[in-house]
Amino acid sequence: MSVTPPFHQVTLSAVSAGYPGRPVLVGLDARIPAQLTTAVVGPNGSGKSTLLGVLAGVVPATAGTLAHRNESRPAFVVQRSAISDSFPLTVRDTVAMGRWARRGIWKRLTPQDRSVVDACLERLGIADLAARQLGELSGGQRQRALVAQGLAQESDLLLLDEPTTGLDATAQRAITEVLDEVTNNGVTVVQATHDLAAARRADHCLLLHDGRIVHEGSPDTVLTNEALARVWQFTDSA
Ligand SMILES: Nc1ncnc2c1ncn2[C@@H]1O[C@H](COP(=O)(O)OP(=O)(O)OP(=O)(O)O)[C@@H](O)[C@H]1O
Repeated sequence: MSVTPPFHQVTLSAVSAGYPGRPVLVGLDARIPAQLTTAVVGPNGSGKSTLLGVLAGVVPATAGTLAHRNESRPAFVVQRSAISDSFPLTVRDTVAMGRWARRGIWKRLTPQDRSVVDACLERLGIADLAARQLGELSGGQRQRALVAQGLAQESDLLLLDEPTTGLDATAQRAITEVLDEVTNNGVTVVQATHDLAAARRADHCLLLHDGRIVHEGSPDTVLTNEALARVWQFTDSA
């Protein structure tokens, strides 16, 4: 039986985090509603990627607590610019890496793993690119491969760092449709984005400024002209 939202996939209480010698997030209180889409919005350097890293467990919190709804490992789709062109990986290898967390790097993939990989390639419309090197793909094709890798993890928490930034309308629509579909299937989606149209389509929104959450709630209440002007103006004058 499904539980009626809102219930929370992750609750952050007074969370601080950053990098050696560089504190970024300061005393964050936030709730990520389960089985819905959350957009994380804010200017360059406001801490969006760091927050995703904290939710993914790859950036440790230096203070405060994170309560996850369950023990399952989040799937984290990093910015495609974070992937080196010289990585000698095919598209299929890239997506198959999404199964490693379950199998371990040294174990052979099972037929079930291979069928999940095939299904994810199909779902992102890149089955015909499976044998191509990741480094020789266009930005949009590469982004689809990374999203397919995230889906292949079959996690109930999918974190994506700017999944549609810089893509053409067709690629943006393809990724948006897949994200809508996974949310409808009960997955919690959190995406950092500079795309205000994408943020306005989300169910929930966090507006970050200088490592702090300045507004949290529905996109209508968070992404007001006044709040956006205030946050971006502060940045320009910083
Ligand atoms: N690996 C790192 N080591 C040290 N500092 C880092 C590291 N990654 C990010 N930072 C710093 O942390 C701050 C927040 O960066 P973060 O990438 O979280 O912001 P962002 O909101 O995602 O920015 P953008 O919109 O440009 O992607 C910045 O000052 C950045 O320089």
